[in-house]
Amino acid sequence: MELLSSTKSFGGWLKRYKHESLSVKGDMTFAIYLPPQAETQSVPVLYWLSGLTCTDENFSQKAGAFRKAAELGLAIVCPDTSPRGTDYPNEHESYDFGSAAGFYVNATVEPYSNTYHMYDYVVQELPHLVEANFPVTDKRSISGHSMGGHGALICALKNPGKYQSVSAFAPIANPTNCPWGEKAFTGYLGEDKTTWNEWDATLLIENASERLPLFIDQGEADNFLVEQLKPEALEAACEKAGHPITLRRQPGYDHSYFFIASFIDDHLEHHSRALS
Ligand SMILES: N[C@@H](CCC(=O)N[C@@H](CS)C(=O)NCC(=O)O)C(=O)O
Repeated sequence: MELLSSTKSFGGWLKRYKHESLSVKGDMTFAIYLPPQAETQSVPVLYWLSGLTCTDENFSQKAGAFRKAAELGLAIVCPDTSPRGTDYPNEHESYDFGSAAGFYVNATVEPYSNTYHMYDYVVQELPHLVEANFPVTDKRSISGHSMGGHGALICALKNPGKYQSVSAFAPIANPTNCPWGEKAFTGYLGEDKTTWNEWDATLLIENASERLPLFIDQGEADNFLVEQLKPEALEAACEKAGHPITLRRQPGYDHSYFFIASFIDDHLEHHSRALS
């Protein structure tokens, strides 16, 4: 691992690293915030998955999370949102596919299937790396925004026991049924829509073997709410299956990091309770 930067914040340290990833067969960058408590003890970890157009840096710079993380003794790990360094057809042409839009799946369509394995990276490789190299416990939680909210939900639903808690801001809750998800899943997973189902939180709910409560904030003034995000589909699936969900509809809030910053403390407290 190569240390890219180290910045003190609220008594802890925000560190950015580059490392060679086996899952995506190339260099990846991630950030880790280590709270002050990590100087003397191992701390639990919250994984944060960002949305379309983001890198590992958006959350660190805009969410305003580190004051509360320092208070709670919570490490936060922020991966990048896609593999980098390749030049596949259509990879860099649009904001919602290819680079910065990995959708946290394992691609099966060439050439993306060679490297776009963000699911394996986030669920397996990154926790392994983090737990081997930093003063952290093996207690993990996961959260994210938009594409990353979708990512957090599917990672938790597909891996019972791996995460102590899960939350999301404005997640793409039913990606098999919205333009962002249809475009990404066609490109990464192919035309056979039956292969998409295992990557859709709403469709995973019915057969989830662990009823880990979902905690979700959604801005009511979010421009993407009706066409892309569809939290009502996830809510209906949860009601049908008896899966616990808290879906808070926040009047006036949009899709931006101003919305995330307004409610991030509630999410950190939610995770800290589950992790302690
Ligand atoms: N058209 C917008 C859509 C992308 C968007 O809203 N991205 C969200 C996540 S889905 C985001 O976090 N953008 C980066 C930021 O606000 O820092 C853009 O190109 O920025």
